[in-house]
This record gives sequence, structure tokens and C-alpha cells, in this order.
Amino acid sequence: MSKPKVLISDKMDPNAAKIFEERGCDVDVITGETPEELKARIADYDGLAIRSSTKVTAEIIDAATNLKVIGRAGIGVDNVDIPYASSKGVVVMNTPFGNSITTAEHAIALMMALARQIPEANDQTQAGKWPKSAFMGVEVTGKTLGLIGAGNIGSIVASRALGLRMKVVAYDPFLTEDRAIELGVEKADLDTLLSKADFISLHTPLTDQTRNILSRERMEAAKPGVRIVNCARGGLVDEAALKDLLESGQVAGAALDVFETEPPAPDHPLFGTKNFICTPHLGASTTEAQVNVALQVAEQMADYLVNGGVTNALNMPSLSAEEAPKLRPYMALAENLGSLVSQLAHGNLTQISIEREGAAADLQGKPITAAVLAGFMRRYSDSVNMVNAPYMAKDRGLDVREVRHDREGVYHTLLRVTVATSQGDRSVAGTLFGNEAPRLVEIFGVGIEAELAGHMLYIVNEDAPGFIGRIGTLLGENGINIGTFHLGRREAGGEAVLLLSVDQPIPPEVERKACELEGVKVVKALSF
Ligand SMILES: NC(=O)C1=CN([C@@H]2O[C@H](COP(=O)(O)OP(=O)(O)OC[C@H]3O[C@@H](n4cnc5c(N)ncnc54)[C@H](O)[C@@H]3O)[C@@H](O)[C@H]2O)C=CC1
Ligand SMILES: O=C(O)CCC(=O)C(=O)O
Repeated sequence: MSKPKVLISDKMDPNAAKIFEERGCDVDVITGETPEELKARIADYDGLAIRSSTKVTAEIIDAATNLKVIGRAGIGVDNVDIPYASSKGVVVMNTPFGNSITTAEHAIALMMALARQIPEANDQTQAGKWPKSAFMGVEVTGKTLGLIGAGNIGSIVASRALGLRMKVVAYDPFLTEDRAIELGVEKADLDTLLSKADFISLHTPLTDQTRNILSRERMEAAKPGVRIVNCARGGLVDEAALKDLLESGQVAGAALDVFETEPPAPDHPLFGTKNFICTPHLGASTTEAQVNVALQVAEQMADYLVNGGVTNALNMPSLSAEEAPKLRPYMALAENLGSLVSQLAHGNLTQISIEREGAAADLQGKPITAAVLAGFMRRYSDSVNMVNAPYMAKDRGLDVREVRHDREGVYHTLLRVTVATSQGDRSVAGTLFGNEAPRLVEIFGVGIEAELAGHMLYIVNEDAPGFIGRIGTLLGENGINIGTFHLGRREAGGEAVLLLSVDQPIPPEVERKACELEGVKVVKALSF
């Protein structure tokens, strides 16, 4: 098997390339390309490792015909079209913790720089002046820091600010009272925060809810003389309003590490505004953080490409490298059961239920469900896989139910997939032999043991002597070789099920002739 190929398209610590190679991937480092150049190259790669410069648009993803994973060495993934990547079955991963401390430290550094006007004082001192009286700062001790967003980075900022003897008020709709107590912060609504904070630091992603969270009105309603730090994302603060409010003195200082458009135009209105300082998106730029995120992203991506392990994916359930080999035979079984039920059941299928019993009940359900859906949705699309199947199922309005049974039945482990049809529920079930070989054990209430693979023929007929000879003759006359032969029946003389594996696809003509054989009720050519 050829090695997976990875492209590193943004400047990244060299450890990333080393890790990819050590973990069995071929890697190219080609940075600074235009979108057109990247588009022309990307079809060669299974993995794309990026920071924030590469914009992974729908157009790039369309050109990336082999792409399986996009890895962001960092936190924010607003430079990746995740819904589109998901629809194309591409996993998107980030490294949610590798640069948090560094970014929190940058926020604190900017807060201190604002409090003591360090950049401006430095400029003037180095220009040969000694303007001691021009730079009267403020202490942070005893002041209130208002955090908008108290996730990974916000929490670290809180701990550092408490160390500086500040009071911390946090606004975050997902912050619980217990967590606020644990962090030592006061949980508040946004209006309260605005009324109390001497400094405000933003630590949310940019979403429809957070865009312009510091709007003109909110900054006007803030405590007069507030100082604002944004090390999260451009677009959280209204930049035009910020300029006006810095000029009026309502905002006593502002420090931006991030801008609505990056890089900002050289004549950005905030440049040169009194008490405004900025850095060029340096929040994550320390040696330590860059080594962390580069190592992490390379490890995560290589793990996925080589072993199927999934860590920190934004569009797929996590799967550790230890779990992946254990789950792999289940996923094969799950995908085949999903495919079987969708090939056999008729009509508009709007509900599917996936039951896990015995050993399977102790496993993670999400990857198994995703694999069932991938098999099931193949009736609608060839490009479906475990990543996009749940999204496609949702788009089609499929009602997906997961059931976990504590009981253990005849089999030590069992997966059952049931679809609701206009004739009632139709269900298929399978197990693993020796914990690794997937086997079908039941079709629509009839016990039958078979491996689901390649081309197969499913027949329901009356259980009567002579039928096996007739079907064997028909296939033989049409040059179709039978590989394996599996029989099951409800009761002697009742309905029997025959499942054959054959060495070539069954032509529609042969399927039709099989239908005409005496005693036959259903014939369906299958493929896996
Ligand atoms: N400047 C830089 O170089 C860097 C910037 N960042 C950015 O920092 C931001 C925060 O990162 P993390 O703390 O790791 O993310 P996180 O996901 O751990 O925390 C974000 C917090 O924002 C909260 N939140 C979401 N919507 C909110 C709303 N409407 N109002 C208030 N709070 C809301 C969430 O509940 C969550 O607790 C991200 O946008 C990330 O991209 C991260 C690293 C480096
Ligand atoms: O990679 C970088 O320098 C930017 C980091 C960042 O913004 C993030 O991780 O969200």
C-alpha cells in the first residue's frame, strides 16, 4: 500500500514534517502559494496541514479529490469551510489546547502594555525624548477584568489575572455556576460585565452570535475609560466605532491582535489613533506553542491516515489509536449491515435504528452509527463515507436511533440494523467471529450465517426439494461461478432464504430469470 501524502501549506515548526515521516507519511512543505497554485497541486494529497494563512475554500476542497483530512495547527478553523469539507467526507481537526497558554499570555501582555502605554513610551524614549510626565499609567491590582468567553484561553487569562490581584467577571452563556466558582470568577450577563469592567478581554470564536459583540452601543454603555483587548478573532469588535470611542476617551485604550480583515490595509483607520496598539495576529506565536501545535497536528493527522484514529475532529466522533483497531471490524460489519438493509428494503425509508448488544454495547456508538449510515446512504451517493454520512442522513430527514442493550443474547456481540418500511420493520443483524471476522447472522427474522462481500444473490423461495439444483443450473448456464452458499429458513416447508456469493456481478437478465424459477418469491442481486 502506498504511503499517505501530506502537504504542509503554511509555515509550521519543522517537527511536524519529521513526525509525518516517522509515522509513515510522505510529506511536502510548500508554503506561500496562491489559491490557484494550491488548487492545481492539492489533488495529489491525502492530508493538508495548515495554520491560518491557507484558506480551505469549497473550490480547494473540490480540487482535492484524494483529500481525507485537513489539520489546523491551532484553534480557530474559520479559514476552513467545514460544512463543505464534511459534505465531501473530509475530516477537519484542530489542536484545541496547544497554543492556549501562549495566547492567554499575549492577552495579559497587551493588557499590561495598555495599562502602562509601553509601546508609545518605548517609541518616544528611543526617539531621544524623555517624556516622563506624558505617560501616567494605571495599576491593574484591584481592577476588574471582564472576560467575554471563558473557555480554554479565557480560563487561563482568568487565572493569570487573579494572580495579578484583579477581580474577574466573566460572560459566557456556557459557563456554569460551578465552573465559575472553580475559576474564581463572577459569572455575569454582558450588561453587568460592561458596567463593571475596567479592562475587557475577548476570548470567543467569531460566530453569528459573537460578531460585533463589542458593538458601538455596547462600548458606549461600558464603564468610561475601559481598556479593550482582542486576541481572539477580528470581527468581535466594531473597528470603526472603536476608533471614534478611543478619540472621545470613552475607551481609554485598545489592543488588537486580530483584525476583521487580515492583514489590515496599510491605511486602516485605527492606525495612529491615540492609545491604540496592535500586533500582527501573534497570539499563538511562541516557540513553545508552535512546537506543541505542529507536533499535535502531525500526530493526529498521521494517526488518522495510517491507523484510522480520530482525535480533535470537528466533524467526526473521536476514536483513539487504541480503540480504532478494536472498532475496525465493527465498522466493516456496520457498513455492510447498513448497505444490506438499504439494498433489500423497499420504499421511502425514513427511520433507521442501530442496536448494540453484548460486547458491542460497551463500544462507542457514534463511529458505529456513522459506519451504518455510510453503508445505508450508498444507495443515494457513491461519495459517501463515515464523515459525511451523518450529515447526508440529516439532510434527507432520516430519523436515526441508537439503542444500547445491556443484555447478552446468543452471540457475545451483536449489531442489529432496522429500518421502518410501509410493510413494517425490516431488520438485519451481524456479529464478529473471533472478535474480528464480521458475519451476517440474520436477515428479516431468518437466521443465516454469511460473510457479506463482493457480489451476492439473495433469494427468498418456498422451502421445497429441487430448488437448489434449479438455481445452480441457471447460474451455471450463464457462466456465473458460485463462491459460497448459505441457507436459512423460518420453518421446514415455509419460507427459505438463500444467499450466494458469486464471482461476478449478476446481470439483470439472470436476476429476472431467477425470479421466474418455480417457488421463488424475491430475488435481489447485491454488492458490497
Ligand atoms: N490570536 C491568536 O493567535 C489566537 C486566537 N485564538 C482564538 O481564541 C478564541 C478562543 O479560543 P479558546 O478559548 O480555545 O476557545 P474555547 O472554545 O475553549 O472557548 C470559547 C468560549 O467562548 C464561549 N462563547 C461562545 N459563544 C459565546 C457568546 N456568544 N458569548 C460569550 N461567550 C461565548 C464558549 O462558551 C467558550 O467557552 C478562538 O476564536 C480562537 O480562534 C486561539 C488561539 C490563538
Ligand atoms: O497559527 C496562528 O498563528 C494563529 C493561531 C490562531 O489564531 C488560532 O489557533 O486560532
